[in-house]
Amino acid sequence: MTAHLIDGAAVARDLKSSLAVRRHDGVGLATILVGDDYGSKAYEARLRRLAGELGVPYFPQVLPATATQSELSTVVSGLNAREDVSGILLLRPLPRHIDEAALFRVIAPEKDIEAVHPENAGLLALGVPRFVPSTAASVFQLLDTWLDEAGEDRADFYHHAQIVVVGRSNNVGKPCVCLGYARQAAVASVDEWASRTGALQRHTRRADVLIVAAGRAGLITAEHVKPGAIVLDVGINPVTDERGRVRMTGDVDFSSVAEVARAITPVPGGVGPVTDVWLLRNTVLAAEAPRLEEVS
Ligand SMILES: Nc1nc(=O)c2c([nH]1)NC[C@@H]1CN(c3ccc(C(=O)N[C@@H](CCC(=O)O)C(=O)O)cc3)C=[N+]21
Repeated sequence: MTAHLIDGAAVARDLKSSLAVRRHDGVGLATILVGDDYGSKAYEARLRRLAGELGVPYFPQVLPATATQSELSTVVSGLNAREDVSGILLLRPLPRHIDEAALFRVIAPEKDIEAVHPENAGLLALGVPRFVPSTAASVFQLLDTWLDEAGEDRADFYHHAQIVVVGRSNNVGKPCVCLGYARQAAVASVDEWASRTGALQRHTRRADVLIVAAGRAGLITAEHVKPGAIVLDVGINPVTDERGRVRMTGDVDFSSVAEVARAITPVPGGVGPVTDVWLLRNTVLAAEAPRLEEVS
């Protein structure tokens, strides 16, 4: 392997210690898990553990997959009204009969720590985010930190960089595009569909920074990567090994890409650990920030 390994656990540790000193009244995280999606349960368990570690009150709501739209709305409204909850996270995917977008609009914007409410998504797109969604924030935190360590001038690097984001989800791909723009980089976004038309490689080979959030294990191999690129792997795909055990693997074929990239994040231990801490950070910020109605 020739690429530098970007250590998410180390960045997560630093971020965690900066949070440990910032406890406030009214900080509390509520998660809503509907049904039993594997990834959602895994993420929920991580957040529960981290909240415990940081002393952040944690209020998990668990509902069956048969829960109705109005039942879920009632749960969200109840959390909106609670003084001891500063952040609300609605775990996805939701069951098919639920109108996700309608539910996002029920979350009080000042508690919407993943910026899924249109008001917060809009603020992010305008370059004035209230909350930066944690996965995209984590990607750029790793990138910024690594550039510092590599002795690059951040501004100079971004002004010359072509960033390519694979995957255009509302929760990861699109926010990554916004954060790239915020750094005045050239940003391109390509849908995972391009892999079926054969066009994926043409786009990804132009990237100085390749951010992969497509949700397909091993989608990106060495041929997709320009030598010397920095590769950030957001994928977490559960795969079952020969012994029947489930482990997580990324969207990037690590061993081949590590031979051509300048730096690369592993899965596990890359973007994931920083994402968790960033969500808790947003939960703390939500309790610190004045409510919009108090400002205006
Ligand atoms: N509204 C919402 N936001 C999310 O961010 C969200 C969600 N819903 N639903 C579920 C998915 C899944 N997800 C995970 C993140 C990290 C690990 C994780 O375990 N990461 C470790 C892997 C450790 C291992 O191998 O088990 C790491 O990257 O190092 C798992 C799952 C967030 N999600």
